[in-house]
Amino acid sequence: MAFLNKEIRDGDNQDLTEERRTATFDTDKMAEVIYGSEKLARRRREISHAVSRIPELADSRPLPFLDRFEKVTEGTRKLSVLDRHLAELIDVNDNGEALHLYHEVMGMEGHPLALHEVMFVPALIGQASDEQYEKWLGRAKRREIIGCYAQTELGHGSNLRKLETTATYTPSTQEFILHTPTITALKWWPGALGKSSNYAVVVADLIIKDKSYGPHPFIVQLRDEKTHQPLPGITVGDIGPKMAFNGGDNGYLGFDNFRIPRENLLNRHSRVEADGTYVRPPHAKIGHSAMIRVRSHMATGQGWLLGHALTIAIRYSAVRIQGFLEDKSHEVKVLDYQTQQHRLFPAIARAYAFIFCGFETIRLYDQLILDMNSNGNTSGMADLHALTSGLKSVVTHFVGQGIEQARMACGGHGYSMASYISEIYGVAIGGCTYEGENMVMLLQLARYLVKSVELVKSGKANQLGPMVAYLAVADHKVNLATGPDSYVKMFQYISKRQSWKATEKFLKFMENGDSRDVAWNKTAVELTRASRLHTRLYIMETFIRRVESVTDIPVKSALTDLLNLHLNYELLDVASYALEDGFMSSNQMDFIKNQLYSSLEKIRPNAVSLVDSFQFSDMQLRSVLGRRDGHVYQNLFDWAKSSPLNKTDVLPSVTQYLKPMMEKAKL
Ligand SMILES: CCCCCCCC/C=C\CCCCCCC/C=C/C(=O)SCCNC(=O)CCNC(=O)[C@H](O)C(C)(C)COP(=O)(O)OP(=O)(O)OC[C@H]1O[C@@H](n2cnc3c(N)ncnc32)[C@H](O)[C@@H]1OP(=O)(O)O
Ligand SMILES: Cc1cc2nc3c(=O)[nH]c(=O)nc-3n(C[C@H](O)[C@H](O)[C@H](O)COP(=O)(O)OP(=O)(O)OC[C@H]3O[C@@H](n4cnc5c(N)ncnc54)[C@H](O)[C@@H]3O)c2cc1C
Repeated sequence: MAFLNKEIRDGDNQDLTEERRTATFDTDKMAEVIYGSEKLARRRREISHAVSRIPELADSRPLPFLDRFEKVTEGTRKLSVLDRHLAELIDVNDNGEALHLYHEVMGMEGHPLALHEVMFVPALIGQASDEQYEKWLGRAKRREIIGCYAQTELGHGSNLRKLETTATYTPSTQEFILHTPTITALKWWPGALGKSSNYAVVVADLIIKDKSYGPHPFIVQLRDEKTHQPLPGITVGDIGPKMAFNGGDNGYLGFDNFRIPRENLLNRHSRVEADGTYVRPPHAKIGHSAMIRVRSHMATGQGWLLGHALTIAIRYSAVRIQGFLEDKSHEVKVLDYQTQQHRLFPAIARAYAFIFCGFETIRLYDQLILDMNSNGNTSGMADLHALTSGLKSVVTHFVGQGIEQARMACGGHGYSMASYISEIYGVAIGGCTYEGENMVMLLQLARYLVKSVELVKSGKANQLGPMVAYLAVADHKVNLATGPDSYVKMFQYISKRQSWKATEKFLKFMENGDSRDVAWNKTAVELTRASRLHTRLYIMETFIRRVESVTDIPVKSALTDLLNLHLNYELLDVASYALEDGFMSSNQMDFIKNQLYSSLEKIRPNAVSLVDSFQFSDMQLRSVLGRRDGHVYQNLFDWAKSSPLNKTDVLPSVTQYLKPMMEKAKL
């Protein structure tokens, strides 16, 4: 008999197989929706299969048992094996295939090429002139050189206007002199900078004839191409262990009057002529395109990270039997508890929603780069900046929460590194900080919202973009029984009210004599609330649009259940805003709660299949609890036995310290 869940195999844990038999949709078809195409979903499976047949690509030992030095070495080893097999495994021009292959083999703990692909090459694509393309891009793409993106400094990350590294132009030699004037000016944090990269895109304050022109990107050689030794005038190294990414070498970098030629300012959009004349870019923030790119990709990347943790937690919850419901002769799967479902199912809905939002922002980013590079059109930048600032903040925050709930849902075993959930958590919450600290980015979106409200107030609502048009719409009462649209209207009301209230408060402080900055700071918490609500509205609308567009009926039906859960969960979560002014009644609250509980019951039979549809291989998950076959206990025991501490029955530390202490106590 053919089952709709494609993960069923002979010999698997029976409880998990039982779950898979109840799937109401085809998991291969759901994967097509998750990955955006039948081809990519299929190619992912084929690539995972091909990788599993190359033993050298496997981790040589479970990663949690490796120390930092071993992790870096292991990552670099696998990278070099992968390099030999690249062309046979993937179409190297297909980003989706490449991304999957790297996630599969390299995992998420970092490696020497992590920033090369994610920021260095994209910075060249977005910022280099045609001549610079010719000179650098081919070499970078062939990986003759390895690069990173060095912007953040020891003293400044968020406030780019105060970066201290200087790039001073000297017309007599037509060079820039890069210099690190203080300890706080050291570049600090860039991924793959410490030990791996021999080139970097360095963001430094451009100075011409004693005048500062603000942060600009330069391509800089850091190490000798043959010996890999740092060049004279360069101080570079690793910043030490971190919460996660310990297979990566985030680094520090200092310059001692280090000279680079004039052509090394990435000059597609702005340039310095030989005599020192500065030619401005068409948009002041155009040099930030590499950051906008990563922010645009973060919602899908983070959605997949949440998907990892949920695959582990849901599969384990179907295998873990503990406690009773009605029948006191049989314990039940912990997945049958309403609290367990409430802990995990809304996060499944969010993971799907975030992935769908990410597809939209990636498309918008690609369009922006096309417009900028073909005709210098930067009109989409402000909107995309506002959107991705909010989205990266809201998504990373909820993903962190969702992963932590997944860990707790696995009880004691969730706390073991065998679950791998703590590693996923560490990686994901890095996203709350990198590419713009979340509060800072929420305040960026708030600027956009406040400006939009001000437009409405001054009678220029017709100038509002489609994403904020609701800020001008009249309020209306909503009957919640009428489907997704009514939830959107309710959310629009809440979001609009918060944006208006925060704006009015901000303006009032100014009317009362506060400067703009002080008034802004006094309103900042309310402003971030407005940004979160606006972003959650966007996520909700995108989720609805995506589900509406699905053509496979069983897949659409399963997604509709998830969507309904999402709508009710989200509205309940922000209900206090609607209760504040009596917009929502307590009867409506009860209605929403009941809808939510019935969504949990509807989703229950499909829970395992919804996470199976992410189609993460065991290699990719690296989790004993999340194994596809569900054989958790024997493998947990084997995993524990492989701990280096178990190599001998008596540890040297016991002989040396513990025993003498115990012996002394006996005297
Ligand atoms: C295939 C690709 C895969 C991608 C993978 C991603 C998946 C993730 C999952 C796992 C993989 C892990 C990979 C790890 C990678 C980590 C790499 C990390 C890299 C970094 O962190 S690089 C450093 C990032 N640094 C920052 O983000 C700094 C944050 N600060 C800023 O961006 C800015 O300083 C600012 C925006 C906070 C403020 O700028 P500024 O002071 O200059 O400006 P303001 O005065 O506040 O505003 C002025 C004006 O400008 C507008 N503005 C600002 N920025 C932009 C922009 N970028 N675009 C357009 N407009 C912008 C701002 O809105 C203001 O406008 P108004 O005056 O209000 O009109
Ligand atoms: C895993 C990881 C990888 C990274 N990779 C790179 C990389 O490849 N290249 C690179 O250049 N950098 C990288 N970074 C650095 C990262 O981009 C910065 O750490 C980040 O932008 C935050 O800046 P910060 O550290 O200066 O935080 P700070 O700005 O010092 O934040 C500290 C606190 O101050 C608050 N705050 C700051 N400014 C404001 C404000 N205006 N209003 C209200 N509150 C404010 C913040 O909300 C936060 O609570 C990485 C960081 C991490 C964690």
